[in-house]
Amino acid sequence: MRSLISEHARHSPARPPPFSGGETPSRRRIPKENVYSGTAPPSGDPYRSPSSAAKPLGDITPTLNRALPPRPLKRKLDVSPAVGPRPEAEAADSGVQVVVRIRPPCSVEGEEAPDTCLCKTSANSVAIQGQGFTFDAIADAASTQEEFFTPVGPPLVENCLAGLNSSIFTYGQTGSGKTYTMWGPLSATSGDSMACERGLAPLVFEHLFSRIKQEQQKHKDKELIYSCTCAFLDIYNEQITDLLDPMQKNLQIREDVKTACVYVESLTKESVFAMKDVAQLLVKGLANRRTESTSANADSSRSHCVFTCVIKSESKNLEDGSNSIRMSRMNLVDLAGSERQKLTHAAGDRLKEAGNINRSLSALGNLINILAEISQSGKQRQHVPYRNSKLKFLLQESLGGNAMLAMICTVSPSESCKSETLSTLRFAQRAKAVKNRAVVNEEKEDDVNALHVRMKLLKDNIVDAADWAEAESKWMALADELRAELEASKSLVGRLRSELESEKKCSKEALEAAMQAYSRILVQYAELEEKYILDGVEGQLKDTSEGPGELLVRLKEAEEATRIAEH
Ligand SMILES: Nc1ncnc2c1ncn2[C@@H]1O[C@H](COP(=O)(O)OP(=O)(O)OP(=O)(O)O)[C@@H](O)[C@H]1O
Repeated sequence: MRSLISEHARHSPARPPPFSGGETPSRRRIPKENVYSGTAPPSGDPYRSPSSAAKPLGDITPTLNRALPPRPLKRKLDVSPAVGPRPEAEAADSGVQVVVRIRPPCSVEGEEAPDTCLCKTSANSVAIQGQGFTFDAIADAASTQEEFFTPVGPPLVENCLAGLNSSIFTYGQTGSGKTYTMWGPLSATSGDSMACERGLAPLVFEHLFSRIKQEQQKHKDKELIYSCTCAFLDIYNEQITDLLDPMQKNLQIREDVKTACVYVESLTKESVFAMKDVAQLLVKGLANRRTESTSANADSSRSHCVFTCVIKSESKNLEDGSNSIRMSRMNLVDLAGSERQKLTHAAGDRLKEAGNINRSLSALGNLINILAEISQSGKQRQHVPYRNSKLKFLLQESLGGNAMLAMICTVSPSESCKSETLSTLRFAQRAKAVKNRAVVNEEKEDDVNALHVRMKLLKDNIVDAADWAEAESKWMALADELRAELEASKSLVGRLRSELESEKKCSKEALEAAMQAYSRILVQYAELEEKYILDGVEGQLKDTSEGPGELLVRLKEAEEATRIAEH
């Protein structure tokens, strides 16, 4: 039996890095390294997980705790390195791990003398109506919370510390034990009593803080810094409520366009440093979750509820003093239970709730079918429907994306729940076929520096572009002005040219007239010359009352007019 998310964890220890704010890495975040490999990391790796940390998921019954051999890696996934090639990066086998937990018979179903429909046939298989199902593990009705945690919780913690996003979902019919498995009774979480009944969540965080402490002690020289930030919400009738601040209702899911990270706007985020901080958040949030008494469960959860913890760590590289940052998101998702409305006799608000619950579970089932088909055929579908339900949209990273996923399917052994149990097992079977694409979310300082340099270049380009844009607009304005001036000049030139033309015409006519007059005068003058004998031309002509004197004056005038016209 392979551990839950565990091949990776067994070989890739917790590795801490710094926090840089808000959201977890998205599925499009560039993977720096994928820790899974069929071989162990080089010996002496200070981050190597203790071998005890991530045990294979074995038979959960107290008597048989056998480890099964690792599942073969069936398919390598595409991992493209962020900055520069990383030949050592290998894809993680991120198949969904499925564990079925059989709830003990309970009085609601009148099961004191249980008439069971379900039979555990081996550590990882069950049979119902002669039909067999095989999963990663089967926890029977005798398994305690601690026994259930041991194979499921530590691998989850190790993977988160190693920088892999990891999610656990509980799925099953109403009253089958999802809430019990995920949180346990509230009194157990608050530490009042029944510590042995604490569910996965408190046990996981107890383990997380103990592992963080261990790692920090073990790698003091690396100056490991961890930070954990939690949020808690529920989805009720397709509306998101902040369970840590229930006045915040109908919150919206947003997608960061740069990182493709999906987040809930205005959701309260609390830093946690120890188990007691988490316990407070769990108690507060669970008290705010909507529960109602139904015929199937006296304390039935009427909403899907999601507890998220972002774990970031920073460590120093002793050789070159550079830092590396790892970041992962842990989602603990307790789904509302499916119910047959005919059997539960739901009415009024309960009926509306049940309708919404069933609709969103059926949308989840359809998504799982599509993802299973993609994983099995290896063919990508053009459209995977994430946005038609809040649950799917919010948890898309966990469903077919960059996250390790474990699905805990709870079932009732009761004969009266046979058809729901069968339907849960079928869902579990399809979920088992889904492959996610988990990669370690890690950034090394070199990479960060390189990114800073790139960012600066881009910024400079943007500034240049902005300058250019400004200059361009100035140029455009200037060009417009010049164009207008040019137009004005053109029309002026046109006007002047036409004026010139007409003036020229006038001048030409005047010249011609003057020339004609001049020629005429010349002729007349020549005739006069012949008529009179001139002796001292000027005096003679002046003395003449009419004739040459007069003509001479006119001749001079004509000469002057000709000169002007020629110019
Ligand atoms: N493994 C278990 N051991 C002991 N008691 C259990 C176990 N599983 C469930 N129960 C009990 O069964 C009852 C129903 O369980 P629970 O509320 O967890 O069901 P659920 O699947 O969350 O239901 P719903 O979907 O209606 O919220 C509770 O009283 C719970 O304590």
